[in-house]
Parts: sequence; structure tokens; C-alpha cells
Amino acid sequence: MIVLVANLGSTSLKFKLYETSADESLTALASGAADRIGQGGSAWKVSGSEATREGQADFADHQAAIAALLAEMPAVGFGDSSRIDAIGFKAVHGGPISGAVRVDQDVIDTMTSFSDLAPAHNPPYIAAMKAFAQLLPDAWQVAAFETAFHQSIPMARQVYGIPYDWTEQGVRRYGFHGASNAYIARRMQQIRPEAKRVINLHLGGSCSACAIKAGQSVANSFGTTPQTGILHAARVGDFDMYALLKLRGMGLSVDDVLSQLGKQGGLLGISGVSADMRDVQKAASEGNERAQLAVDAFVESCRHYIGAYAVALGGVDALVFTGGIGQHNIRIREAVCRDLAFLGIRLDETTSAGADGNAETLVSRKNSDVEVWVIPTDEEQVVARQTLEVLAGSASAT
Ligand SMILES: Nc1ncnc2c1ncn2[C@@H]1O[C@H](COP(=O)(O)OP(=O)(O)O)[C@@H](O)[C@H]1O
Ligand SMILES: CC(=O)OP(=O)(O)O
Ligand SMILES: [Mg+2]
Repeated sequence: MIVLVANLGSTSLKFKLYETSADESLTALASGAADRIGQGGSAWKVSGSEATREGQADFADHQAAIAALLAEMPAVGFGDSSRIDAIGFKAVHGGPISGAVRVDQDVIDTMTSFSDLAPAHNPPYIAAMKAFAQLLPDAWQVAAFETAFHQSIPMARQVYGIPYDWTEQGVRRYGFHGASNAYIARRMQQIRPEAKRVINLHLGGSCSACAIKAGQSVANSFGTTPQTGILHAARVGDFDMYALLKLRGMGLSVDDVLSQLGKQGGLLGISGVSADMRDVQKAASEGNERAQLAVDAFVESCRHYIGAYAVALGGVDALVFTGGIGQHNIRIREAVCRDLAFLGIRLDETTSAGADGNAETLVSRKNSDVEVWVIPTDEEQVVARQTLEVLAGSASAT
């Protein structure tokens, strides 16, 4: 069976094509990625059995990137897309639908009803599901929602201080980045089974912290929506919603406020330069004070959750960096870990600076009580397995 996994991140497109064998192992046949979706100047790459092709382009949205990258498939050795049996989507907000389910009209309608809560994520997935249904009408479609891994979070960390009937209607912390956290939790159990208390920082266009105890999520910095928590590329992160009153007084409608918090916030909002950390750091190094402030605020929000989750876990055995920034950004790792020796966290700056972000690397010093790891996440592998489980009829949607 051939499965295509589509990962439409808030700033990126990633996909992998797998072939499954009788022993259920997954062989990657091809992969592709494009960054800076909607920002201009995307770097893209497609690799297959015969070749790798890469280039630069402006992709206005995920649809444009999907079309361009799929058009490269014959050139890298995967000619016939009608061979694709199933498409697994790393879908984000399904509200009451959690876990992996076959995509049908009900799933699309539910995702549509939650588009307001996940405006950077649900609309591109819905558009991609519809586009693939036209392009590959015979392929099964599965949506693997990001919230499933976080169902183990204790209620005291799920509820907000709101009237309880709101909670009962679903206004609670769900947690997202489930595929990535599930992957990191499993890898850490394989690499360091004795590390029972793990803080995972998934830092990309969307950013989150997760407290993982004995392989299970016990806290996640996202909330009812993936807009909150650590500040994101262009989304607000944690925010006092009573500031809405001040903003209304400044003449903004609620729709204006929500749109700006979701598209003009985060790194972009503070710096005024870019939603991409690389650009913001470059501007900061050239003396742009607001860009430096954006970097500092980002680092502070990561450190805030390290402190909170060290308490939630009753101590920390391992701190993991993953996601585009977590894997590749040396200066952010250094700033996040600075002066945390009192928590037992001692980064080895030299090893960290030399780490290949695409390889698992221990980057803490020998005398660090907490091991610090760079672990490339593999959300696509998690979604591929969930997709196969659904197709085998063994997955449960809750
Ligand atoms: N090779 C790289 N070197 C430095 N930074 C990178 C690299 N790749 C990605 N990033 C950073 O990662 C972020 C995007 O991360 P990613 O995990 O792809 O985001 P998302 O899935 O949320 O769209 C950008 O801010 C970018 O600066
Ligand atoms: C919340 C979420 O799934 O984030 P990303 O943008 O990384 O896909
Ligand atoms: Mg992502």
C-alpha cells in the first residue's frame, strides 16, 4: 500500500510518501518540503529514489505549494500518482473529533465549524482534502487530529477559570502538536528509557511546550486553540483577553482584533520585520531593537514553560528541542538554556553549535543533570501509522 502524508504547518508544507510492507514497516519513497508559505521566497525540495530537486519560489498558499511540489514527483522517480492508495493529513482542530478518522463530509463540516479557532490550519487542510479528492478520487483520506495525544492531561490543567458549563461545552485546553509529541515521547523511551520526565519544546512556525511523564502528555502550552502558549511566527501566544476592551476603545472590531492576533502577531507583530526567526535574528544582529525584543520575548515564553513544566513533572530528566527552530537554531537553544544550571540544565554550547538538526544529538554537558537533546521530529511517520490503523479498521475516534 502507498500512503501520502500531508503536513500543512502554519508556515510550511511537508509531505512524505511511504510504501508499507507485509511486516508493517514503512519505507519512505519520496518526500518534499517548502518553507515560508505565504511569506514569499520559499525554499523547496523534493527527493525521490532517482533524484533530488530543489529551488526557490513564491507560494501564496499551501495549495500552490502542493501543486508545485507534486509536479516535481515524476522528475524524482515517482511518476504515477494514481498508485497512491491513501492520504493521511496531520489535521489540527476537529473539536470533539480527536484521534484518526476517515475523512467524510461530517469531518469536513466539523473542521469548517472550527476554522475560526484554527484559522492558520483548518482552512488549508480543508482545501487540500477537497483538492486531493479531485486529483486522486480513488485514494482513501484519513485525518489524524493533533489533540489525541493530550487526552492524558489531568483535568486541573485542562480547565480554565470560567463558568463550568462553558467547560462542558468544550472550552478547555486541548493541546496540539500531538503527532510530534507522540513521536518525541516514543523516541525518548527508546533512547533513554530511564528519562521519565521530559519537556519537549517544539519550536517552528507554531511553537509549543509539552510535559511528558512516562511517555504520556501531562501538560501542553496550547489551549482551546493553537493560537496561544509560546508566541508563534505570526500568532499571538498567551494574551490577556481583557485587552480586547482596550483594543475596542482604539476603534478595532472583534474581527479585526482576532485577524491581527492570528496573522500579525507573534514574532512578526513584535519585530515588524518577519514571521521567520532567521530574518528576525538577522535584523536583531544589525541593530533592530524591536527584532531583538521579539527574539527575547520568544525565549522568555519558552523559559516560562520550562519552569512551569519542571514543577508539573516534579523535576526534569530531559529537555528536547525539535521543530524547525528547535532543530536548527543554535542561538535560540543557547538563549533558552542560559543560566538554568539551578534546574540542572547545562547546555554544551560547542556540541549544540555543531549539531546537525536532522540527526538526534545529545547537546548537554557531561555534568548536566538534565540531558538536553536535539531530536528531529517525524510527524509524518506517526500520521502514516495512524492512517494505516484507520484503514485496517482498528483505530478508535473519541
Ligand atoms: N534549516 C533551518 N535553519 C534555521 N532555521 C530554520 C531551518 N528550517 C526551519 N527553520 C526555522 O523554523 C521555522 C519554521 O519551522 P517549521 O517547524 O517548519 O514550522 P511549521 O511546521 O509550524 O510551519 C522558521 O521560523 C525558520 O526560521
Ligand atoms: C498546531 C500545529 O499543528 O502546528 P503546525 O503549524 O506546526 O502544523
Ligand atoms: Mg509544524
